[in-house]
Amino acid sequence: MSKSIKLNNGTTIPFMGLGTWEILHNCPSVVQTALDKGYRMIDTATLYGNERECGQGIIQWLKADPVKNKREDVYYITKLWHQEHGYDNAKAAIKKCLQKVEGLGYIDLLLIHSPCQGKAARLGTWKAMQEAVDDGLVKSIGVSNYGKDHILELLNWSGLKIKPVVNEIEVHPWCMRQELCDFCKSKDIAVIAFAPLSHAGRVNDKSTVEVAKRNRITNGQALIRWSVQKGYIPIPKTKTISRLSENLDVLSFNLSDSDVKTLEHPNVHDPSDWEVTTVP
Ligand SMILES: NC(=O)C1=CN([C@@H]2O[C@H](COP(=O)(O)OP(=O)(O)OC[C@H]3O[C@@H](n4cnc5c(N)ncnc54)[C@H](OP(=O)(O)O)[C@@H]3O)[C@@H](O)[C@H]2O)C=CC1
Ligand SMILES: O=C1Nc2ccccc2C1=O
Repeated sequence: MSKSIKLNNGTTIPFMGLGTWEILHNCPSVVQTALDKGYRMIDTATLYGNERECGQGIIQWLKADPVKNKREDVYYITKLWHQEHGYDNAKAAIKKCLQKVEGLGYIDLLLIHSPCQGKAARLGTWKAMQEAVDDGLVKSIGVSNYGKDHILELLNWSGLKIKPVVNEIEVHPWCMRQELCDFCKSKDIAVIAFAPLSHAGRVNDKSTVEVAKRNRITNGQALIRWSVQKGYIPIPKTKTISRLSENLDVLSFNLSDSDVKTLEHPNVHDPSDWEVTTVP
């Protein structure tokens, strides 16, 4: 299994990353420790109120060993929240995003956080995001919480110059979104799977415990490995230092087809978070 995945613009993205929602007081040290332990991608958003702290953690890691730790080895994701949607708002917000993590020099991947603000705002935001790529502020751009119709709207838009490289959506065995994931794949859009641990709500489910025991792995590893084997890019969050290595160590074993089937609940649709993939 490769440690990175090639995106439709030729860049690569690490096979998994660290989610940072609700990581607040110890954010720089969690991020720095995660990078020390081998994480190479950090997912934040203006909504989370911790972009600056994520940046601090990355910069502390870079400074700790400037020979070994290189900027190009870290993948920094942030997202524009609702009040930052629309062309003018997005232009200003992108500059602020970069100012908050000035030492990083650029944002690896910028996402529109959701489709919720309507068509004009979605396309205006995308125009500003495309310009941010042209201006060298951002390497890649993508969408989050987009359903099939939102993706088609963007792909069919006359102003489209840069296709989204990813769609970041909630995906785990109780929220599989198989049709949407297959559609993304058909358009060469990678799926970043948020809440891969179901926001912890189902981590001790009977089916997970069974697969974990059979493979002598933890419940968390079973769910994260499921995501990786499905071809997704999971971003499990933990603020618990002792869980960082556990969640990252998912390349040293393989789930059988029958384990994968045991984990899956294709007839359940239970997002742990919000569900906005069908908003107008
Ligand atoms: N684009 C979007 O709209 C959204 C994006 N996201 C992104 O996805 C990330 C992940 O999603 P999130 O909602 O945080 O949920 P996750 O599925 O990652 O679950 C996080 C929860 O699981 C716990 N946990 C972590 N590791 C383990 C483990 N090995 N065993 C048991 N429990 C564990 C954490 O506890 P603790 O921290 O205490 O260790 C926390 O309570 C977010 O942090 C964010 O970056 C999330 C939601 C929406
Ligand atoms: O991580 C997140 N948690 C959320 C909860 C509600 C809306 C968006 C988000 C996130 O992006």
